[in-house]
Amino acid sequence: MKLHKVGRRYGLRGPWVLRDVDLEVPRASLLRIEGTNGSGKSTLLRLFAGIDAPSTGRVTGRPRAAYVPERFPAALPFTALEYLGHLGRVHGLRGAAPARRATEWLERFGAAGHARTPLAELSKGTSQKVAVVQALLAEPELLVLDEAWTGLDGTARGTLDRAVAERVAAGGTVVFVDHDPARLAGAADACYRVVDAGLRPQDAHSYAARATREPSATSGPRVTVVAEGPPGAAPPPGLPGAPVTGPGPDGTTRLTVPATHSDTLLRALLTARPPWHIHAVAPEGTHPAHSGHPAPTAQTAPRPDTP
Ligand SMILES: Nc1ncnc2c1ncn2[C@@H]1O[C@H](COP(=O)(O)OP(=O)(O)OP(=O)(O)O)[C@@H](O)[C@H]1O
Repeated sequence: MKLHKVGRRYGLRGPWVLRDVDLEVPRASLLRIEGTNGSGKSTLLRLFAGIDAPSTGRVTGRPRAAYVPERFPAALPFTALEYLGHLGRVHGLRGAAPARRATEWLERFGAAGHARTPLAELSKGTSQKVAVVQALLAEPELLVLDEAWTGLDGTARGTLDRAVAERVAAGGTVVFVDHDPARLAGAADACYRVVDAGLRPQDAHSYAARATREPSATSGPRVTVVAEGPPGAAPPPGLPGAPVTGPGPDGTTRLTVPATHSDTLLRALLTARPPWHIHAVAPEGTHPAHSGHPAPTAQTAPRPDTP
């Protein structure tokens, strides 16, 4: 997808929120957008998602997109499952696939118990899970997330981190805004700041290094990932969280990082070329290979169906 001299303003004489924005959004990449309140991040994300049109310029090569808005319209007369089934069909899923995929994703987010709850009766956090699931269930080529982690509990935030990693590993593109600078730190391929109606590229790597130095990332719980790469291969260089590595069972490698970096480490391993296979993930010192914890590999996502 390419933005050519894209501008957006609200009203005929409103100030330009975005002006002359040129940007190429590559496939299989993770893009972070940042900026101060009111700078135009949500405006840009709506243009990416195709739910708003530029006032000037054009967007070409639009992929199949799904979008999690900053505010979810929860007051619709459907249960969660009815709503998701409907959205799944809008996204091109057919037959039993929309309901099955919706159920699988609700389970992954720990919200299966609310499948038959009317949207208007859902808690804020569960509504947000439904908002995220509607975007994930059709495996979009472009996933646009506007503060999608806000309101999710810690477990669901980790699930969304992994879903993002899986989307990129599967060749998709994910564009996100989040107020937490540590969100997916080290995983973004590019970072842009919206300043004065334009996009200013940020150094994604120095950004990652900054986030890694934050106290929350360098103290506290640590997680060990047991992973298997190609025979004899060392872990890819520059992995997020500066993992401490060592041999694991049966030719695997153990990589230990601050828990805040475990999801971005998983994403980096899953998207390495060739990809690493994840055997297990567990808190440091708990023998992860035998922990019984589900290993979040790319295969744990619902399998694609033919639309
Ligand atoms: N539908 C609209 N009609 C009129 N003005 C709008 C509309 N949407 C956004 N704006 C204005 O455009 C500017 C950019 O808003 P936008 O929501 O894109 O910023 P943002 O960076 O996402 O802000 P925040 O961090 O507070 O969510 C703001 O001045 C806002 O008031």
